[in-house]
Amino acid sequence: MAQIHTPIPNLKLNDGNSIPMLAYGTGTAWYKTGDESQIDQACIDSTKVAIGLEYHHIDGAEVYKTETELGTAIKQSGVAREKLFVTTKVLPNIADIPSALKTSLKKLQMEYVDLYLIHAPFFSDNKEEHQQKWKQMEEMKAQGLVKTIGVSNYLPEQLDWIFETCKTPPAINQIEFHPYLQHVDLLKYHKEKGIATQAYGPLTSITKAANGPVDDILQSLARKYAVSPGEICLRWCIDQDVIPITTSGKEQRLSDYLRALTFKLTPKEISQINELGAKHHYRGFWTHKFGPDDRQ
Ligand SMILES: NC(=O)C1=CN([C@@H]2O[C@H](COP(=O)(O)OP(=O)(O)OC[C@H]3O[C@@H](n4cnc5c(N)ncnc54)[C@H](O)[C@@H]3O)[C@@H](O)[C@H]2O)C=CC1
Ligand SMILES: O=CCc1c[nH]c2ccccc12
Repeated sequence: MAQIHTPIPNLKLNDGNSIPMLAYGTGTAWYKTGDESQIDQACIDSTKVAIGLEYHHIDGAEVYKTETELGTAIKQSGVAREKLFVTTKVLPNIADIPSALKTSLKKLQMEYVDLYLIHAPFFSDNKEEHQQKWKQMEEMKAQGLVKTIGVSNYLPEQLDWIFETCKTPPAINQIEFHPYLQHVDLLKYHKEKGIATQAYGPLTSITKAANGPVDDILQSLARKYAVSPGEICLRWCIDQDVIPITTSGKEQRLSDYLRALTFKLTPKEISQINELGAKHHYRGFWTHKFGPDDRQ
């Protein structure tokens, strides 16, 4: 499918690798609650559509049970492996990271992933255990099975534990991020430590948390830039060097999201969204795991 649009820019990571600044996710909208071996053709088809639109950065996880679909879509897309940036994450099988990764790579039908993340810190409250798991992540990188290693849903306390003993620092922390969950302190920490931020749930303020304080400014900026409020949300991430991960089963939406690459918000517009967003708090994921003092 030939498309004429602005290419997705890259961000340089602290390990020298580069990551595309917009991703397609195979979690929400696609994860399976039942039998993983029941192949979801709609997920394969949508992922192929996304790749055809040049979403070359694709986010997966063992817990989504869609790694087979992701690998199949890539094979069928005909796009060369080295042109793609593929992420998967470990959590249910974190007890044995080498074995979990081997299983993921088999399902993905690939020799390596570009990014391997510990999906969440909730597997342990123990500092030494976190440090030991990170050592195993480093070994996966040293073996060439993953190009970049990182974490997801970590807070500074758990990142500090890793920094105490790591040889390779985490390159990325993938977090829920939108105007109603701005993580000001965490983002400051990321900047100081050279960690890149990926945003999941970037459209939350126009979907699950719609009808809140940023509605009007998003509408007004959407009119100014001739895009939709969703694309303002994606651009709001990109203009803060945060990599949004979005998804949809609709080709039109995936195509529209790419308009986020065609304009830039001014620093004043970003501040206006931030100020209005700070008037409301909303967390859509892992609500049972984060405490009220993790609101940032
Ligand atoms: N590391 C983690 O713990 C998590 C990672 N993720 C990753 O991030 C990806 C994206 O997460 P999402 O929360 O789905 O991202 P998102 O906030 O971009 O939402 C995408 C959803 O919004 C819907 N949507 C888009 N425009 C809309 C509109 N105008 N009106 C109504 N609905 C609209 C889409 O159909 C899609 O279902 C996941 O697929 C997964 O790969 C997601 C959650 C947690
Ligand atoms: O990654 C997103 C949130 C999440 C955590 N566990 C599951 C299981 C299945 C789908 C999504 C998720």
